[in-house]
Amino acid sequence: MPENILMLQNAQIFQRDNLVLSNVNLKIDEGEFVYLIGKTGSGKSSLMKTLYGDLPLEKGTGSIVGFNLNTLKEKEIPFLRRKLGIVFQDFKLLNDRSVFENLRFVLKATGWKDDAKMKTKIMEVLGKVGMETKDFKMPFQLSGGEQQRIAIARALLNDPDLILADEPTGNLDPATSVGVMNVLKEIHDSGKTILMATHDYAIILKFPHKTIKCEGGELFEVMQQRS
Ligand SMILES: Nc1ncnc2c1ncn2[C@@H]1O[C@H](COP(=O)(O)OP(=O)(O)OP(=O)(O)O)[C@@H](O)[C@H]1O
Repeated sequence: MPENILMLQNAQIFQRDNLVLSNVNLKIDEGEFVYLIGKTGSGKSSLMKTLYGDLPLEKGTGSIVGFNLNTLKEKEIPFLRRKLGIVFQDFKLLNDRSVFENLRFVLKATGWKDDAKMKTKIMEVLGKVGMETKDFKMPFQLSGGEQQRIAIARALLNDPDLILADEPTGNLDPATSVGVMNVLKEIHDSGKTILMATHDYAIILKFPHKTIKCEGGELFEVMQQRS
């Protein structure tokens, strides 16, 4: 029986005092891959931010990877984020250190201490995204697609229960986007649950999954296809 990873019921998503989405009902089970689509400004990022604790859930009920979004305290947010792998459009790598050091930085910040174990974990996640030979490179020595693979590797470091990807192909050309999607496909095939915001319809056609649309301040499921 798949476990419920994410649940929002009658939720309202706000940016300060502005109501961005209302009547949000969304359930994601373990192992699903779900797209969140919608025009610019329709609320995709605001919904994602609510899910990773960057915006409070003020109306409705919500839970994610075992955390109650209604009662989430500031000090719990780092623990929530350890169970989430978050990938952004603009990669957000630290440009002053190598790929290896970018990943080690996250492990150390999340409590890892043993150097040998950190090295093994870093090489394992780099292997998952096909970047095991790039560990010594600086981010600016990598292409956009390579940087996004590193960002995906970083998201995998703490074995997350759910990956939230906000426009992960938004800065990439079509061929590079397909390469990054193949990486996400492999990660999904290995059992991970993924929620990905995108407005790249070519990608959705090539990699079909359940798709939820933000439109007119509400969410709708637009198609249900087997992946
Ligand atoms: N920091 C903020 N403060 C106030 N309003 C905001 C803020 N960020 C976004 N908004 C507003 O919230 C609404 C939803 O924006 P959001 O960024 O969630 O949309 P989006 O669907 O992710 O768009 P895009 O595809 O361009 O990223 C928009 O009307 C936007 O102007």
